[in-house]
Amino acid sequence: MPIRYLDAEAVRQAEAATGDLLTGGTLMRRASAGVAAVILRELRRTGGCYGRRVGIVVGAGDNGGDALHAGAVLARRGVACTAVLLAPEKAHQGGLAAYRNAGGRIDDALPEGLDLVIDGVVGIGGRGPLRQGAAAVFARLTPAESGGPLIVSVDLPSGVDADTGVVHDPAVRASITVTFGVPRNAHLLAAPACGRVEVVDIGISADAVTSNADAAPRLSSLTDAEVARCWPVPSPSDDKYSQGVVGVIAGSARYPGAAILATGAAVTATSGMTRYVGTAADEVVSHYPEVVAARTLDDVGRVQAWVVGPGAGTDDDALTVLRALLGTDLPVLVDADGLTVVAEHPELVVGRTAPTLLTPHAGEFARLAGAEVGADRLQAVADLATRWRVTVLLKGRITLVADPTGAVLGNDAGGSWAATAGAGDVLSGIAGALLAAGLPPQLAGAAAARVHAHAADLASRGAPIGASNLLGAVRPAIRDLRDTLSAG
Ligand SMILES: NC(=O)C1=CN([C@@H]2O[C@H](COP(=O)(O)OP(=O)(O)OC[C@H]3O[C@@H](n4cnc5c(N)ncnc54)[C@H](O)[C@@H]3O)[C@@H](O)[C@H]2O)[C@@H](O)CC1
Ligand SMILES: [K+]
Repeated sequence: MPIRYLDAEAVRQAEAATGDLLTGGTLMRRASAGVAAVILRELRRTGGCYGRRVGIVVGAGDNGGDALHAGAVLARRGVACTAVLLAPEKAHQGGLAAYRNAGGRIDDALPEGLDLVIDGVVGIGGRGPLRQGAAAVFARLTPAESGGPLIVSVDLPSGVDADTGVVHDPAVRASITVTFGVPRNAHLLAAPACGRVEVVDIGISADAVTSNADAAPRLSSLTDAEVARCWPVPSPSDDKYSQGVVGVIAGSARYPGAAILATGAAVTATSGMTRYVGTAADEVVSHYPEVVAARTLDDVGRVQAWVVGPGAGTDDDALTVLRALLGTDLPVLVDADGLTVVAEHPELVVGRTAPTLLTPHAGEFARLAGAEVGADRLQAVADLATRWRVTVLLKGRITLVADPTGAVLGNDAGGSWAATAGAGDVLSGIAGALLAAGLPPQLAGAAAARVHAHAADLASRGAPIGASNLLGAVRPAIRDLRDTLSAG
């Protein structure tokens, strides 16, 4: 099953479905015990618990209650805890009593020399940026990467919106985020602000959330094993045609780069056959002799899916080609220049019944949608996909792939080395090869994004890369993912 993420409203539904567990305080006890367990493990890993120094920043709601209860557990284990209450009169009463009983200190400011700070300012009830008091406390801390305390956020880094993942300014930047039962949208959408996310089981389930067709977009992500399992593997009876032939229309004699990268990626991603159509045919074949190339659509053999657009121009000829391809009932991936043409002629794709995958970056998305992506990327991509009834892959550090029902698969690249010229052409080639192999467009896009991100990571290892390096690492990336199946 893909990993499901919930918005704040859905989290509250899932909590409410536990009845007595919520009202009797059991959920909070479990949640705070989970926070304490993660922190104790971290302290033990870095030298032990006794005498270690932990600060706790406590807001006005239950998030602060979690932090105080966790502080009580830590204090009993000999950890020297100091809490700052941002709104003393509203601090969670039960949590405060437990914390005081365990010997926890309360002060107006955090002391120097802390090992770790618990961010219990706000969780799913938070709105907007950190308010002044909390902002001042966190501003005084030395960042963890410069030797300052580790920051552990309870549920969410405060100042990060649970539903949209918008990282307000200021917001907490966590080393670790401990959440409860089911991850929230922000744990994927704002992954860089969350650090490592630990999901503690408190006995709630996403299954308890009532689905509502008009509700907010549903966000999930694939596990590595799911990506590996969907990757096409030739069976004993397969031949070069039966695994899916992908046709690539990209680049030109003058600008062959996009043609080479997109076609090379298609060659590398699956063992099906790759055709190329365009004026860069000679350059493509000189790089990849296995590609069957033609100069025009009239000369090309059959394919099971098309990739069209990268570096393919935006003139009348490009429009004619797009009209021809999108008029078939084959799966088509449209990228780059192709998207510029589609933005002018949405009728080419809107409501198309054959699988259609559009792969814009933010600028191309704005041209397609007629408005900037804005802060709420999840809603924006789901809106365009449902409005046009196509699958839309919005590129970025967090890639979002929305299907025509508004369900979204997200992928955190885990780094941004893939933000380099030509990397998008590689993504198109990978996703197009998966379409040709018969994967539905959302799965093709999300699986391609995962392999692309892993390839960037493998190629980079902390140093800048070009798209050719990324392409060269696609095969090891697929191998790594497939290895997770035998490892599991
Ligand atoms: N309901 C439950 O049984 C459970 C709740 N849990 C915790 O409870 C949290 C939700 O608690 P609440 O609904 O009380 O909400 P929060 O504690 O997330 O925040 C609400 C409070 O913060 C204030 N606030 C909002 N935005 C702010 C900002 N930008 N700066 C400063 N203050 C701000 C609000 O005025 C309100 O007083 C979860 O995130 C989780 O940590 C967990 O203990 C699991 C069980
Ligand atoms: K928090």
